[in-house]
Amino acid sequence: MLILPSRQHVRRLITVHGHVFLEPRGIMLKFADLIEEHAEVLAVLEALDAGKLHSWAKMGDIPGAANTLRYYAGAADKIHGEVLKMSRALQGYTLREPIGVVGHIIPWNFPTTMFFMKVSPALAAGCTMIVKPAEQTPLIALYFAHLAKLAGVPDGVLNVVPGFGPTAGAAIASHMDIDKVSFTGSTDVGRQVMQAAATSNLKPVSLELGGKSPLLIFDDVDVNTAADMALLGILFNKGEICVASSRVYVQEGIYDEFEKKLVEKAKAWVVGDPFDPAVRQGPQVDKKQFDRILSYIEHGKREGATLLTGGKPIGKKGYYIEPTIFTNVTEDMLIAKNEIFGPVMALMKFKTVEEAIKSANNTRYGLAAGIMTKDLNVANTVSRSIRAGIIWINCYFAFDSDCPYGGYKMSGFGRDCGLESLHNYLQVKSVVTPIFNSPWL
Ligand SMILES: NC(=O)C1=CN([C@@H]2O[C@H](COP(=O)(O)OP(=O)(O)OC[C@H]3O[C@@H](n4cnc5c(N)ncnc54)[C@H](OP(=O)(O)O)[C@@H]3O)[C@@H](O)[C@H]2O)C=CC1
Ligand SMILES: CCCCCC/C=C/C(=O)O
Repeated sequence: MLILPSRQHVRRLITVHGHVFLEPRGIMLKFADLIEEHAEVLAVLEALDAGKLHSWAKMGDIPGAANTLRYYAGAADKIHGEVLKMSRALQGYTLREPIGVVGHIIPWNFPTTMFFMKVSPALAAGCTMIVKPAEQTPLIALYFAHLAKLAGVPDGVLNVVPGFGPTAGAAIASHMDIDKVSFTGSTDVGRQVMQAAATSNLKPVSLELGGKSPLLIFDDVDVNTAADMALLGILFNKGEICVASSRVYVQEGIYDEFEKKLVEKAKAWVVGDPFDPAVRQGPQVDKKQFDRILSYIEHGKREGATLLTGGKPIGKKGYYIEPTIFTNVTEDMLIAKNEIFGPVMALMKFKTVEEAIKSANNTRYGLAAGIMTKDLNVANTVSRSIRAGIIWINCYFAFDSDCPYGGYKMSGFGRDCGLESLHNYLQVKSVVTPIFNSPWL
């Protein structure tokens, strides 16, 4: 049985239990400082649990978590409603209240980043919460629970409940006393979470699901830079990232040169021990994911795509896979349609801007897209024509705490990051009173 935290909210808990009088802001800032103090052990846990690069965890994920907490700490004491211009003799205003008890169900690919993308705005909003980490990566979430306690987060406010998806995760989604679920993971499980929410207490859900994001490279760009960007877009975090640029479309004028450079660079990409600073790609998270990626590679070969490089596991121990690039891919092939979540790129060619837009949108997903061009008109037209939650122009993975991201179409709905994400954890109450003899109406 899932034991729920009290329904009281952070601010109230602090007052009720007579803890040191701090608003969430102060606690969150302290939490951020503690994360930085514990950066080394956290980076080690991230690498051990998820196979992520230790260097990147220490440089990216861990300081990023502290930044996210600080960003939302800054918002925590600025949440307010509006005074309404009522049309009759009524005084009206809105309150933005915490939504209540939140269930965060998070995946294994960004155990730290995802934890704080969800927990920070919910804390700022004044919610209590349960976090269910993925079974592959529970360690760091437990360590964060420990740091939360040291930071002064009152007992019952931030609860980490490791467990399997079909039991612990499903219990959160269907629980009658959980007021909201925020989920990141596969589209299939997202659908189950939404169904469970609908058939229990109709709790609102936000879903950040899969992707098959296109990167469109126009022929006015520097080919070397474009090849670097395309490779990073698919190989960062071993391709285990929802916004990976897994479909790369290159304009015909530079296609041949681009392909040559891309393959050279992919062959030089260093795969191996995530604790070795020279390594750029560690092992896939587990055997299930490793097998799944290899089976997509076999599919690609059977479907008739041309394997330019990679395609095999590396070594006999661990779940390492070569950076893999397919060309002569057609849009009906599974490797062009399905999220592989691994270091496997589908490389395709296009002629015109219109064709590029059509191909980019030819997917059931809509999480992210990249555009590389020097032409402002092309950048503007294409960015407005693609149905995706975030568009990166001449950059990729340009995440920021202030920049909302999330899905169109089957990539889900609701936004993580930015002030936008606070709306996931707040609800609006209108308060109306009659007014008499007011000179102002
Ligand atoms: N958008 C993204 O960032 C992610 C996308 N994916 C995609 O999903 C594929 C499969 O990965 P997988 O790990 O199976 O992803 P899942 O969607 O199964 O897992 C994500 C989270 O949901 C939990 N979960 C699983 N089943 C249920 C359920 N019935 N009710 C509630 N929660 C549940 C998981 O718990 P548990 O760990 O116990 O299974 C985990 O915490 C990947 O290859 C990738 O394509 C995966 C992860 C992240
Ligand atoms: C470089 C920052 C990484 C942000 C990770 C966001 C990942 C989302 C996902 O895979 O769901």
